[in-house]
Amino acid sequence: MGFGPFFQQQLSLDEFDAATPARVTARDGLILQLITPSGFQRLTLPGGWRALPVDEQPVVGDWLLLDAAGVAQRLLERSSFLARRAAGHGHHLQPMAANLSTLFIVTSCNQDFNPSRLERYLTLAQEGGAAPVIVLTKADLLENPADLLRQAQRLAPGLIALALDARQTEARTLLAPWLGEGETVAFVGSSGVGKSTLINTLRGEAAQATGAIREDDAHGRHTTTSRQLLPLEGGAWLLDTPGMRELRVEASDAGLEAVFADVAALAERCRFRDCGHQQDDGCAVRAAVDDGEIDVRRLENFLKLQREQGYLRESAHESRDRQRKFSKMVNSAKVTKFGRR
Ligand SMILES: Nc1nc2c(ncn2[C@@H]2O[C@H](COP(=O)(O)OP(=O)(O)OP(=O)(O)O)[C@@H](O)[C@H]2O)c(=O)[nH]1
Ligand SMILES: [Zn+2]
Repeated sequence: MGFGPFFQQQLSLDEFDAATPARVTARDGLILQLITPSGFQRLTLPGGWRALPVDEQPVVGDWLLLDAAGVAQRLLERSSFLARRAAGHGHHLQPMAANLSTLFIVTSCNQDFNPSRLERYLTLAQEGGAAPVIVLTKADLLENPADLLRQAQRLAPGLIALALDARQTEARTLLAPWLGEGETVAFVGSSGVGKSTLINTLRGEAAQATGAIREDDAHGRHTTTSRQLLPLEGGAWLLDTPGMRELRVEASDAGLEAVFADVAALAERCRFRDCGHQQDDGCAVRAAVDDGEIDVRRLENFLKLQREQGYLRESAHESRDRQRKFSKMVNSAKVTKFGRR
C-alpha cells in the first residue's frame, strides 16, 4: 500500500500500538473510501474536518490514522501533494492527489508533442514533489523517436523520457522501474495521447474489472462508488481520478525556477537585476538564445508562464486591496452616520 518508513516514522509509540493507518482511495464530500490492512471500507468524516483549509483535508492518496474505534484522528504528512490553482478565483487551491511517487507526463510522438505544454506539467510535478517522467506514446508511428526523446529530455535538468507503443505489453517492462511495490503513480496529458490505452496495458488482467465496487450504504442500499487508487501488477498503485486526467496546469514560481534552471542561472548574470530578458542590453539570457544555447521557444514559454504567475499573484493582491478599500468605506460611512465628521 505504500506505507513506507516516511509514514511509519510519523507515528508516536501509542499510535504505533493502537492506531490503524488507512489510505484514501476516493473521496466524495465527507465520504471517504479507504483501504486498511483488513480491506476496503467507507468512512464519513466528522463535519469538523470541513472547516479545515482544503489542503489539510484528505485527498486521494492520503494516509489517515484511525483510532481503535475507527475514528479519523489525523492526516499523515505527505511525501508529495499536487494541487491546481484555479485561475480567476485568486489563489483558490484544488487538491488533486497526495503521496505520488511518480507523475507520468504523457504525450504522443505526433502533433501533440508540445515542449511548452510539457514544461507546464513539469513545473506542476516539481512544485508538488512528485518525480516527473515523460512518456512519448505512439512511437510506432515514427521511424526513430530519438530526436523527440532528446528534445523532451532537455526540458528540465536530469529529466527522463521514454518512447513506447502504449498498446504493447513491452510498455510494462519499460515503466517497471517506477512501478515497484508500494509506489504510487499517476498519468497526465491531453486527450487522445493514449493514457487509457497505456493504463489498460499496465493493469493487464486487472483492467477487465473496473474500479467500481458495489457496497451497502448506511440505509442498506447498493451504491456504486468508483475507487481511484487501483493496484497495478508490479505492486504499485495507480491514482486515476477524472480531475487528474483532465488536469490543466498553471505555472508556479518554485516549479519554474527548477524546470528552467538554465534560464534562472543565466538571469543571474544579466546586467540589470530586474531584467525582463526582452532587450539585448546586457541580457545574458538573450545572449544565450543568440548563441543557440537556449531555444527562443523555451525562453518565450518561460516568460509567459512567469507572467501568468504574476497575474495570479496580482489578482489575489487586488482582491485583498479591494476588500480593504471596501471596509474603509464602510467604516467612514458609519462615522458619518453618527455625525462625528
Ligand atoms: N499507434 C498507436 N496508437 C495508439 C497508441 N496509444 C494509443 N493509441 C490510440 O490512440 C487513441 C487514443 O488513445 P486513448 O488511450 O483513448 O487516449 P487517452 O489519452 O486516454 O484519451 P482520453 O481518454 O480522451 O483522455 C486510441 O485509438 C488508441 O488505440 C500507440 O502507442 N500507438
Ligand atoms: Zn536578461
